[in-house]
Amino acid sequence: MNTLPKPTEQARVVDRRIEKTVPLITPLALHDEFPLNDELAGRVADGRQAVADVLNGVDDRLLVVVGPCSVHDAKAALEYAERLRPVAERLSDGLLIAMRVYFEKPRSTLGWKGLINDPGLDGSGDVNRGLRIARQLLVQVTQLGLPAGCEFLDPITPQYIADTVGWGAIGARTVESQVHRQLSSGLSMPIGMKNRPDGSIATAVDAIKAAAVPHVFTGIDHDGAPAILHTRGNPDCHLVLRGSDSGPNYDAESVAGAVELLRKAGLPERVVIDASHGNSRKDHRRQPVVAEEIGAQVAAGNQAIVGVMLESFLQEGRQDLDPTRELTYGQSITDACMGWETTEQTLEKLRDAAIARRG
Ligand SMILES: O=C[C@H](O)[C@H](O)COP(=O)(O)O
Ligand SMILES: C=C(OP(=O)(O)O)C(=O)O
Repeated sequence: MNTLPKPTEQARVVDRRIEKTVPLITPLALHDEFPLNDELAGRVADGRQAVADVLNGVDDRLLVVVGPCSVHDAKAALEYAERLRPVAERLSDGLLIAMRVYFEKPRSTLGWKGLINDPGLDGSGDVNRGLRIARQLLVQVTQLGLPAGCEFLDPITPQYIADTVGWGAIGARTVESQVHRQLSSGLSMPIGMKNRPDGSIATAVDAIKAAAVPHVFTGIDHDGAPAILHTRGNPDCHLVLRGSDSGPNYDAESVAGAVELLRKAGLPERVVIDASHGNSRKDHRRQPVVAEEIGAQVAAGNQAIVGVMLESFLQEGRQDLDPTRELTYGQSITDACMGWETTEQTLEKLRDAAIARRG
């Protein structure tokens, strides 16, 4: 009796819900199109080391990861980077500023999933184009002299862009995922692990511990070939407090509680605080207030707070992605952001707080 399934039977079991498959460019091809030359690679490496020095307390400045919630228009993001660059230089005695250059958006349910996934903003999903735009922008941001900060969401895309990234994040929705913890263990830059949307900090602490050690997982190599990746473990993973669905966790008591969890886990007692998301209840007008309160803790001598995250763009607020009307230039299409002037004032206050702590 022939036990092999008949072709018609195979058609009933294989890729039943895949509409079509499209070839993906290889990481090497993309690197060749938008190369990171030796000088720029040196800048990325120096940026990562500078971030690690702040996280480890070797450098007493505050790390600030600031920029749009998501990049949907590379031109506006580059203009933002051009404005941020001189400010980063001016405030560099107190702040180490990296730019949020986020291309991947984890969604609570549904929504635009970021520029790599959908650069056309229309669901057409031209990932090859998305990767090209993302890498080109990351190289440009590096050329300007700013370390770039990205969230890593898709486990395949890091091979395309990670060499340009100075600081990475695993988001609140994926911090419990083994896939993301394994990925973090092999990433070359410091990785911030966010507390879960329901507020669980213990989950992020678990993620830091899990990513610190070697793992073996499947992925792709630089040629785009399937590969078994053996990682070394990432010693520079750290906690990011982002508040929760039920309220903020940037206040002194919450920070002390988080630091105690790190201490009990035998991890360095250092936290980055996200002034947006649950900490601002997604109200961009709350972000400067939150940042000021974080700054007050820093100025009062809190050594555990080593960084702050801000969502900021050229125009304040947010807009819906509406195909029937033109988008406002430089305004977020995901979470609401602080506008440029408020951002500059907020950065200045954070710088003063870092200097006060040093004094
Ligand atoms: O930072 C962006 C958003 O908070 C995140 O992607 C989740 O967004 P959503 O809850 O609107 O899906
Ligand atoms: C999605 C983000 O944050 P969180 O994971 O904290 O919701 C973000 O920073 O873009």
